[in-house]
Amino acid sequence: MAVAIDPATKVKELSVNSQHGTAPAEFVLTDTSLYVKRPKDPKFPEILAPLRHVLWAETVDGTLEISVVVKKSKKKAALALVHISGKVEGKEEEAKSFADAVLEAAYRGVKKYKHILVLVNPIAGPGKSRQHLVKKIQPILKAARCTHEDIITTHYKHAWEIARELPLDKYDVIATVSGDGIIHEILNGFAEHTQPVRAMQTPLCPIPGGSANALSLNLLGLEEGFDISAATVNAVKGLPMNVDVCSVTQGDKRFFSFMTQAIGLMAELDLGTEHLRFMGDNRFVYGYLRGLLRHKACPVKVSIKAGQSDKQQMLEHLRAGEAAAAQRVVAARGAPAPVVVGEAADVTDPPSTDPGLPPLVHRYEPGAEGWLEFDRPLLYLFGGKGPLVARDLLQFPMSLPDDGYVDIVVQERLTRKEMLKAMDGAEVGKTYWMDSQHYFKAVAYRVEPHNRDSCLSVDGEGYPFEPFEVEVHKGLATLLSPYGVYNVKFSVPDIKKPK
Ligand SMILES: Nc1ncnc2c1ncn2[C@@H]1O[C@H](COP(=O)(O)OP(=O)(O)OP(=O)(O)O)[C@@H](O)[C@H]1O
Repeated sequence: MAVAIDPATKVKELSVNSQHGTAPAEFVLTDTSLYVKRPKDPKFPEILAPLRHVLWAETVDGTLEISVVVKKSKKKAALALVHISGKVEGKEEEAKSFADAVLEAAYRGVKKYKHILVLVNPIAGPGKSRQHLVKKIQPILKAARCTHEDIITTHYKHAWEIARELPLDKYDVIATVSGDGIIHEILNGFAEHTQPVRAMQTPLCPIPGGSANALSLNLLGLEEGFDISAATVNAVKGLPMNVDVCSVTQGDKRFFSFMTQAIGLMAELDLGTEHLRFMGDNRFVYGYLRGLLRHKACPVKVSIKAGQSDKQQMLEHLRAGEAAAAQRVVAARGAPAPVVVGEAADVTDPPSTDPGLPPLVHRYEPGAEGWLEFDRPLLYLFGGKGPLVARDLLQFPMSLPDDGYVDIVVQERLTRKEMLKAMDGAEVGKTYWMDSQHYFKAVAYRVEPHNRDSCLSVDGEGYPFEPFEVEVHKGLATLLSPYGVYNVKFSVPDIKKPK
């Protein structure tokens, strides 16, 4: 069925005669998309791409050339890179003006000619990162006229070492072809940088080469979160989005967490299945079922400095945050493109002074006011930023990127039957409404295990199972996002609170 374009949205049109031999080709630029009709093209006779999927447009020697990523088919969500070219004899001026308009619209609010550092973890997830680099990532960066340096990580914490020494004005983006562990390493490397706050502002963009790829899922959504091409396009076209980062302290050691802190079942199902990386994210389902059989409790004392704990109120907070983010994106996309390194002579360096890492201001004191306490065996405790922790688990549906809160789930013990039931609808956040699941938005919390029989996972990496404290730092790091907010919808009407 032919795509219908609303005439009111048309910005510019072009029709040329000599594309694919003698067949005509039609191009329409609208407020939000690029439409291309090439009836003789065997694979993509008709394309309607949102402007964020348009990578380049120009005329060269009488040829109009457009690069765009397009959904491979109606059934498959994955994006494919498509180069469209057509001779524009007799219409050179018109075609140039059309290409200029497309390029301007496609990069509104976004820098062109980015210089990107690509860190590739060859052992992440199913081990295909190198192939992704060559087959999908490099062609998209080339099409978008980005330059890049690629580093294959050679050992554990290699990304940490790179981030610690990173020259801050050199790269526009660090893209990581790996899972969430590499982002954890980079942020902790930044924390050890001579200018840690400036380093943390370097935009990061995950490209999903790992197992869970939770950050990529949160940024791009369930449909595109595992799509290497969609994530690469985000590295090119995404808008900087501030995100909160948590300090995690154990004694006098301090490290940083951008995503999750887990103890009990949720830590064990992650750290206890690392040898099963080849299974991709199925290893987490296996880990959950194994935990169900073991049916272990995790006795801990939890102290929480909560900002919100009413589930309805948190939902309103979420909707207000989403609406504010949507407005910010409209404003950013409406702005002219920022000054570009490759295009402009006058690029001013940001100030070299750095305020240093934020101090810890919410340390726990026994008996201090404003802290809630739990002291009982739990199934798990999970703190985190970002709604999805895996494709099948929308654990923090109320999470907003920079609201200054870490979301905390304290899950009471469940029977095996209840544990099985909790799997149903977990991918859409149904567990949020369970009475046994306590949900908080907190500025800080502390966990004291009563035994050593579990593990602590921070952003999916193993840490000593000892008392730890977590404190949030608002908007400390920067990620790239097409939407300015997590692209995960918590659908309330479908998932009503059980009466
Ligand atoms: N060449 C290498 N050899 C061994 N380990 C490496 C190498 N490069 C990186 N690493 C380590 O690989 C670990 C796993 O990385 P990462 O978490 O990104 O992938 P994953 O665990 O497969 O995915 P996810 O976090 O999405 O589940 C990190 O701890 C990192 O330090």
